[in-house]
Amino acid sequence: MVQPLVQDISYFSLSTSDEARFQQAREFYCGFLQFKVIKETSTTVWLSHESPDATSPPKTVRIALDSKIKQTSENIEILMADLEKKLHTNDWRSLKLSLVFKTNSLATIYQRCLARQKSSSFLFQTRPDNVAPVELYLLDPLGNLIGFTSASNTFSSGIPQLNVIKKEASKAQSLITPGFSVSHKAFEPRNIAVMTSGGDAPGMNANVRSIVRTAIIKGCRAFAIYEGYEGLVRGGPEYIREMGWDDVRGWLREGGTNIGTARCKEFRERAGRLSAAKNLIDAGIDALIVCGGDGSLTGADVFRHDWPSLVKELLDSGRITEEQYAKHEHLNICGTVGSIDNDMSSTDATIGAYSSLARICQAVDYIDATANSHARAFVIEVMGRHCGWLALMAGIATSADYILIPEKPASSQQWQEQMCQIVSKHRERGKRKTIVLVAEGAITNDLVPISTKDVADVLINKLGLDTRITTLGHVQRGGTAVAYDRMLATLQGVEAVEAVLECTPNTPSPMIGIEENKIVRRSLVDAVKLTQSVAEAISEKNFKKAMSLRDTEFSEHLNNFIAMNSADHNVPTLPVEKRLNIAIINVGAPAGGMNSAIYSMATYCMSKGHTPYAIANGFPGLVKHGAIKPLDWIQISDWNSLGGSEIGTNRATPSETDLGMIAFKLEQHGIDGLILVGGFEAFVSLKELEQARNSYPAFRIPLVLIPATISNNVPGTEYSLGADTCLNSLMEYCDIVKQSASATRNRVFVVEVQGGNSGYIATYGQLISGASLSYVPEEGISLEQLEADIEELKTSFKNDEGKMKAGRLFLKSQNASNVLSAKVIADIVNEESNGRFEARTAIPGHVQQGGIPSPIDRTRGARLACRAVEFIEQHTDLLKDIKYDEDYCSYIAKQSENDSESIKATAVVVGVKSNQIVYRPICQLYDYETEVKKRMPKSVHWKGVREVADKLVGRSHS
Ligand SMILES: Nc1ncnc2c1ncn2[C@@H]1O[C@H](COP(=O)(O)OP(=O)(O)OP(=O)(O)O)[C@@H](O)[C@H]1O
Ligand SMILES: O=P(O)(O)OC[C@H]1O[C@](O)(CO)[C@@H](O)[C@@H]1O
Ligand SMILES: [Mg+2]
Repeated sequence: MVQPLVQDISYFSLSTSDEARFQQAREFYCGFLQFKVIKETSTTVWLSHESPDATSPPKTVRIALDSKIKQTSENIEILMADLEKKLHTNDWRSLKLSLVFKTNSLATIYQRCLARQKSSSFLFQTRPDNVAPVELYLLDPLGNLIGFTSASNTFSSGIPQLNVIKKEASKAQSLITPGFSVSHKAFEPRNIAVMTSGGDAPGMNANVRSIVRTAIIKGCRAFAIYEGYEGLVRGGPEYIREMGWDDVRGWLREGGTNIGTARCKEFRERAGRLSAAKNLIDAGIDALIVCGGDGSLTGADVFRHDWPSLVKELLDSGRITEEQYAKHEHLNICGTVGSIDNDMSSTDATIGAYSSLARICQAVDYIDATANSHARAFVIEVMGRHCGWLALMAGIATSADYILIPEKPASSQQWQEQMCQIVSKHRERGKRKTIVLVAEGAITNDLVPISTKDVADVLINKLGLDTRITTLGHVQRGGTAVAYDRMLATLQGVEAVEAVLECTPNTPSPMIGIEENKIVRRSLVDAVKLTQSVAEAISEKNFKKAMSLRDTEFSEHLNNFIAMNSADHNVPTLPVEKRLNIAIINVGAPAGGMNSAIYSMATYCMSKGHTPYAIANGFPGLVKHGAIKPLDWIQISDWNSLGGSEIGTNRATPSETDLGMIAFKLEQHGIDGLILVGGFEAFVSLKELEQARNSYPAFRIPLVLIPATISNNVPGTEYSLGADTCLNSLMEYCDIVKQSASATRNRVFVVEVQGGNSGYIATYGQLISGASLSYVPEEGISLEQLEADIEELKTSFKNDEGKMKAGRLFLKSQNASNVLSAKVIADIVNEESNGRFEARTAIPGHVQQGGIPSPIDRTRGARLACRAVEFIEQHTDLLKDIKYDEDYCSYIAKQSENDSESIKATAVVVGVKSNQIVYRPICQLYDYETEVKKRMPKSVHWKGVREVADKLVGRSHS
């Protein structure tokens, strides 16, 4: 037995037989104190402790390695001084201890100790003044007691038997944190591997980062398989590597995939998959997460299907042992969908698709300028393989003149005629430029590919246009991921790890997807089948079926595009008696996507035969200047790519302006429906207009609010236009600031974030920039938390020793605290740092409103605007039945309680809720779901994201 450093210290040891268990342990108890691994990097493990019970805590605890280890190990260090200081200066109840082991994992500490001591024990020492009898427990990541050993010492002797463990465990249970259970279930170790496969996609790195860190947080070991299936087929330590916390530091903002990807022929063959299975088993991997496109996930599904026969073959040929066979009989596999093509069924978006869309829109916006200057036509080829999603969404976002996609093929003659007709009409109306987007998979209805040259030839020969071809190529796949992809990749990574941990041999393999705004688990087998059936339907020329198999959002976008594209020159689709006068107004601060909503509303109206009116400069504009007039097609034709509000916006609500005058103006122009686009002021305006229906019949028209505010605080929706543009601006700003902080080393920036009383932007800003924390109005800033955060900052800078290129960011919502401004926080940090590091402030201010709106805001603006028009069409007649008396509100409330389908509410917020587009009555929202004074919904959907954002940067709460 190794002699303890100090003679009067009690000590405990683990025997070698416990090594496997110890490797999995992420929590341990010493004298009934609970320590948790809160963060792990390749060089450091952070353990934290909170006193579980104020009545029986030991007063002090000291954990040390023995002198031999201390002297010989250059990497092992325990911050004893820090620990002691805290123990003596803090109240137990709020005490949080941090022990820092400078090594890459607990398991490594253990192994090193064994190697150095040439002994079979690992020593923890505690001071004898602990009041509780000192024992050491190891718990697995799920909280099960998996091991306990002690060598002879003052309090116990011999290796305790299981019954002792059980006894101590139940004793421990009564003392430890409520809700933390100690059971005796068999522990199932998890070594989780992640790989990226197929074409790289922006956001893959964020996905890997999230998977690696979540696995570590959950107490698992994380591995990366380099070079996709190629690495799996080749195997060995070169391709299958354990990943630590710091190995994925800074990956959020990096494009491509840092663990490599490949298109691997061998994996398509059984022999390749057999090697892959052997390599996985040899590396001890028991769960595999594949981030890739439809091909990669098809491969994953084939692998899952073949697995039982593969392992059997390996066993029969003696390539694996019985023990390995028993352990790896089932393959635990999960897919996260990473591909720019967005061609996988069962998910609305694949990781990378929106980044690629952003690249495409940016390129088309640039080309617009030169096309306009020369009055030229441009034929632009975009990627997407056999899927037209990128071309379609880019078509909507840039208001392209024509698109060719595989899902809606026509005969060669039809598409040529249709394109020429539309393009020449656009030219007749005064448009100087022509943009045609061609999906690389575009085909005729005879499955003959349509090339950009074919298209250009038609424009030149039939219309005589000066035409150029641009193939965007791999530019579309490069660069950093947009905010949405970072968010999607991160949240899906967390979900994937949770899914594999919850999987049993009988659970179908999951694929992680997103529906509208909700991360969902779907069956991998079904998703693959559905995806394959799209390709089959296309090859059978059954295009209707192919379209029906794409998600519903796809066909909705396509129908909208077709309608908007034929605006103002095709014969309107509605009979004269059904045509309406529909007005649109911006209320509140500008937000990205407002102009797209107007463009889309107007063109959609025109295609139907309605007359779209714009009210300029909000309600005051209407009242003071009578600023309401029909929208003109050529005037709005390039509004999609413009930020701000082209028609002008104003914060004043109707009651602050002049209700009577507003009613008069609407009546004067015979307005049949009004669309408000804006944030909380627009929400209040909607309520005021509805309430005023009793007095003013002019407001007895359908009223729809499209939420648009960077704060994303409109009740009734999880998403407001402008929030995505804002997040992207903030993200770019944070990336730059973080880069500066990293280069300077030892620097933290306190970034002040907008958002009113909503912490949405700050929270998602933290998630996508990897900021150390975010302070939000919903939580405020307690001095205790600030102190804890500064302590963590000190520790992390100390451990970095200037080596890591880690810039630190604190994000502070402007309204999180009036007293603790960004400047004050920075000053406190500077004061506390004792010159070891420094803090600066960075205030992006109105830059956060963004310049050019993001494609998400443009396309969502389009979708919500079309939905708003449809709502007005469907509800004009309903208004006749409604009695405008005082009970109107309870009438609506009753209606919606009883039967949401037949709600007769005609003043609504159109928004995204969970996984669908919903129309929520203002009356109900305002009265029951809003904290009006705070200008906030009573509950927010993104609370859970705060925890994820904190966890993934290793932040703990005081
Ligand atoms: N049917 C299959 N059986 C086994 N492996 C497959 C199968 N289909 C694809 N794979 C594997 O997945 C890899 C990637 O597939 P693919 O090249 O189609 O890219 P992807 O994952 O669809 O991504 P992207 O389309 O975004 O480039 C292939 O190179 C192959 O190794
Ligand atoms: O980069 P590669 O191997 O040439 O593949 C290009 C293909 O990959 C993708 O970028 C992603 O699947 C497709 O859009 C494109 O057809
Ligand atoms: Mg693919």
